[in-house]
Amino acid sequence: MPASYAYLGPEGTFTEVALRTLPEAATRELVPYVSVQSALDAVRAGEAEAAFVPIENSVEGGITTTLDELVAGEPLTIYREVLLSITFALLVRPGTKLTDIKTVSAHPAAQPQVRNWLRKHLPDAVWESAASNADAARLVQEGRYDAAFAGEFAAARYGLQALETGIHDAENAQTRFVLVGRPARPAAPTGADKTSVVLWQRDDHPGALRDLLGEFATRGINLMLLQSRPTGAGIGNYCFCIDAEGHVSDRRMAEALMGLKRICLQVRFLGSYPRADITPAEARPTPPGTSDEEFMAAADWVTRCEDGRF
Ligand SMILES: O=C(O)C(=O)Cc1ccccc1
Repeated sequence: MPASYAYLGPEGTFTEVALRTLPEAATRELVPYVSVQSALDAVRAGEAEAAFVPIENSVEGGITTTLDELVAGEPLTIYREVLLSITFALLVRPGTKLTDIKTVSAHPAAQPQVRNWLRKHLPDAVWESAASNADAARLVQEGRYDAAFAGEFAAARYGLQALETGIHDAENAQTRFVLVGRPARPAAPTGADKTSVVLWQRDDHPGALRDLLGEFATRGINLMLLQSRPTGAGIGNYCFCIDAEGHVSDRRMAEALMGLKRICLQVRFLGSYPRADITPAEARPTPPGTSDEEFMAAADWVTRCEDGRF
């Protein structure tokens, strides 16, 4: 198994900064790829042990390229997640003034995070999407665009200057990144875990989504992300990406997944992994009636009923 992690590059992305916070990254070769797709394909092809990519931000929600890759194609599993607070710097070639800027570039997920700043300071600048924020910085260095929104740390790497720093429309904007690998046994539960799944409903009927969500609700499972993605089969056809609190080895989660498996057309398990937002000590208490012990005692009781020992 190659000891390398692929990540959304080039060097100097927020993705790289987030990846370096994982202790296991210190023992791996970190290899930049030009896109989320190519980083994930490197894992599928066996070129990399895992890939590290952005998946969600607190301003705009899911990063659709990543979600769509996990929804379709050869199955992959989320091993870990990292949260990173994001503020942008406006990077320019040395000497550029604000009034010189006609084109600005960044990853599409950056745009909703700097929209108001742009409207106020550069209302006439043309937005050009780049494969990542660091790629935008590289394109500014090459002279293709006048300015890039990227991490301030990317300036030195690309010979640029930060004309402005601390740019963010929303306070405390965070981006969530995931380490994704080939399907493998999930890490043991920590007491503060998350389970990600994709659900395809069997048929269209009133309350279809409520039926899916009910499998979690009746077992006391809190949801952390619900994002619909088009299946590609026409207007109105969606699958649902869901993050739920808990681990597949928790009885209530296992039972919820069994319920979904029975009523859905398809369920794709994307992994159970430790939550980055809280520690196990901060995890919400298990709602009454949904602990492993209570599920097991109930199963025991049914067995005794079947045996006539109630
Ligand atoms: O990692 C990067 O630099 C990216 O381009 C992805 C991204 C986009 C917006 C905010 C954080 C990360």
